[in-house]
Amino acid sequence: MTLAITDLKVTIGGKDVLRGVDLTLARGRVHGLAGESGSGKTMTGLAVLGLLPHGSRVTGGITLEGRELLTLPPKELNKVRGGEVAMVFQDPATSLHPMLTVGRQLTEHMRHHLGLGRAESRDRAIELLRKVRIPGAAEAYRRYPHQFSGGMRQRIAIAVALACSPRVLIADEPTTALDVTVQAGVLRLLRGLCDELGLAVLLVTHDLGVMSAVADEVSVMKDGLVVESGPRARVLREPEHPYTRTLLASLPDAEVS
Ligand SMILES: Nc1ncnc2c1ncn2[C@@H]1O[C@H](COP(=O)(O)OP(=O)(O)OP(=O)(O)O)[C@@H](O)[C@H]1O
Repeated sequence: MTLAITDLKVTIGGKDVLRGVDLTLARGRVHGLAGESGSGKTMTGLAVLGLLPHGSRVTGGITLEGRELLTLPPKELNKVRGGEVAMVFQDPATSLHPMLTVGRQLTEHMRHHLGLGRAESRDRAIELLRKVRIPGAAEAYRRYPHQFSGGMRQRIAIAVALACSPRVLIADEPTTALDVTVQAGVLRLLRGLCDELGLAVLLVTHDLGVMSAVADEVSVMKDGLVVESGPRARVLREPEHPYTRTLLASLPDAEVS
């Protein structure tokens, strides 16, 4: 087991946002986290990164390979964030800087976290761009984010997230802002990277259709709690919780396999 969340409770401004979340992520597995808007999916991901809103009260445990993250000093947590645990957001505009070249955004991470030199980080950056299937990787290295389509920008954001060889990747609605025609490609890429690099992936999405395409395990959240969790095929074909059944009933038949 790579990452274990146990009895995670988060209160923000007197409101119980997470009420005892249990979740485990494992190497080479995609864990899908589904649930309606406001159920606490994003807060769960942010808690792992130590990025909860200021003033949040947190109890419970989040261990990464046995090490408790919730009590790490800020400096240590900074090393974990972006190093061992990385995140991809819904809109690449939030993670990519519009004024910096793609190459700079990739190498800055590596130089800061891994202490690589200029040439070494450049080579690794181009290799990463190839890995996320950006055509003409060496060319792309010198370009700016706006020179790419939305789908390509999200691939670049994934490359930036992978720059420091994280063990855990949290992808929060990574395809929601994309055109449907490119969504499947980005999901296939995430799946492939998970397998190839042995990443433990938390795929946050309100869309069970997206989930059914790539997740190994699925957890369903409602009102700050995980109400159902298990292997994808079991949860999607034989849901036990009435809320999961409601979510599934709202999907077109063809979307769940
Ligand atoms: N900055 C904040 N301060 C206080 N409460 C917040 C803040 N951000 C979110 N919340 C509350 O936390 C709860 C969980 O929100 P969260 O964003 O985790 O839900 P979600 O399941 O990810 O929803 P969505 O699919 O819309 O992103 C919601 O009730 C929300 O109103």
